[in-house]
Amino acid sequence: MEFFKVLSLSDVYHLFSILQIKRKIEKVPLEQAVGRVLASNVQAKEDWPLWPRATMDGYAVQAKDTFGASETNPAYLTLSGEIKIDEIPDFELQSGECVAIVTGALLPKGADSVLMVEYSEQVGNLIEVKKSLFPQENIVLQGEDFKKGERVLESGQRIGFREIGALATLGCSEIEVFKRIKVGIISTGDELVKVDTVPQPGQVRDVNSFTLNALLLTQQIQTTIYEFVPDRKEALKNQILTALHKEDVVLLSGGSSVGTRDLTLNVLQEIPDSKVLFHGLALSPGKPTMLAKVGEKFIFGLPGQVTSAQIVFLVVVNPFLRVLEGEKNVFTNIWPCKIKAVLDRNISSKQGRYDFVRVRLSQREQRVVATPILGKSGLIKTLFLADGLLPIADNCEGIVAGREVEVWLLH
Ligand SMILES: Nc1nc2c(c(=O)[nH]1)N[C@H]1C(S)=C(S)[C@@H](COP(=O)(O)OP(=O)(O)OC[C@H]3O[C@@H](n4cnc5c(N)ncnc54)[C@H](O)[C@@H]3O)O[C@H]1N2
Ligand code: MOO
Repeated sequence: MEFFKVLSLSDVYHLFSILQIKRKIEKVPLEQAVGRVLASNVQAKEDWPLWPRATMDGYAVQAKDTFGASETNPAYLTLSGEIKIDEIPDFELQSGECVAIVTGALLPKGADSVLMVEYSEQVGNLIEVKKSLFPQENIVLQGEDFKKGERVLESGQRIGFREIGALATLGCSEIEVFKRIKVGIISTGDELVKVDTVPQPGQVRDVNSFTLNALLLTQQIQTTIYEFVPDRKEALKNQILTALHKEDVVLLSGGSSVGTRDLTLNVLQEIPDSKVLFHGLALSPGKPTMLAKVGEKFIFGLPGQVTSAQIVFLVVVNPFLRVLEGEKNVFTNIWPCKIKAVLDRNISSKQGRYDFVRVRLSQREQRVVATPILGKSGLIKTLFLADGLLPIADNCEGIVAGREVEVWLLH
């Protein structure tokens, strides 16, 4: 069998970004919208705030009446009233006057700033002003958060706690989001045994079902772990068909390379209506990775090696799932948390493939230092002991000790 015609990581990201995907939309209550992807733009139906508001307790004033005022040279204003938090002021403040106001209360017409109570003294019905204010000091303006008609959030944005705050401010109690996807996990291999089994020589506990499930659950994706299957074509095909029935995406692991018992490619090609989109990536670890489309559903074949399967999930499957869920700009923000560090030993890398080196981070004097954890992709500990991934681009032959690098944080 001929080995894969490998795709580069940038080719695969491009492929993901041009896939035609039919997505379903649903409405969810605001409190359940976190983590979801917006399916429509959100516009402000009104200015927010609706009216200028005080941001400090004190006195609403005209700033020009306070110009030049100080502790030693105070200005004096006549106290002409009080505005409560839920009151609409129905008067206009005149020059030489002030009114008592609380944080959040509406500013009367004529006032343009708020003197903090700490810089004042009440003397009869006069207020001694001990500070010069500038216009708009200690107030928020009408529409300072959002202007009526402004597009505040865009379809394709992932909703986090900050977006929830904006949606609540805008009065959106029901949010249009893309439907979440469902992902099934199938491990393959004659050598696999259940986690609670004592393996005999030649056997290994099924680890990938659990790491992939954990990775998906951290993204709040609904998962099903299917029973692992032996290296038999019919068994694998049946399990895939069962999973495809229910899931949007199926993650297979093992059997994706080119050995005699590596059946995944063959089985995927035999599934009715399936189209293999790629087989093989210029990626290490993770070269024997493949993707097939069956109607509107997708099947990933991931390498069996425990570390490879997790890294392929992080750098390939997860960006794909984000695209599938309708998220925009995935490829300009593949990894949210990065840190600069200094590499403490040389690392070589093969030109023409992307390497993801596992690194440990430590603090030495004022610098963060990245130490590569070398080891094979079949060992769980290279990832387990790592604090981050150091990507080495496919046009690079390695990095010398002492260079500053960017590490993708794993926690
Ligand atoms: N002639 C070549 N052979 C291999 C190449 C190559 O380029 N040419 N690539 C190697 C690379 S890189 C990887 S990665 C592996 C991946 O192979 P498969 O996806 O076919 O995986 P398996 O052979 O089924 O398993 C590999 C290894 O991982 C263990 N494994 C599998 N599934 C699980 C699981 N669910 N939990 C724990 N461990 C699992 C399995 O026992 C094997 O030890 O191919 C190389 N070969
Ligand atoms: O994909 Mo393999 O993962 O390089 O060991």
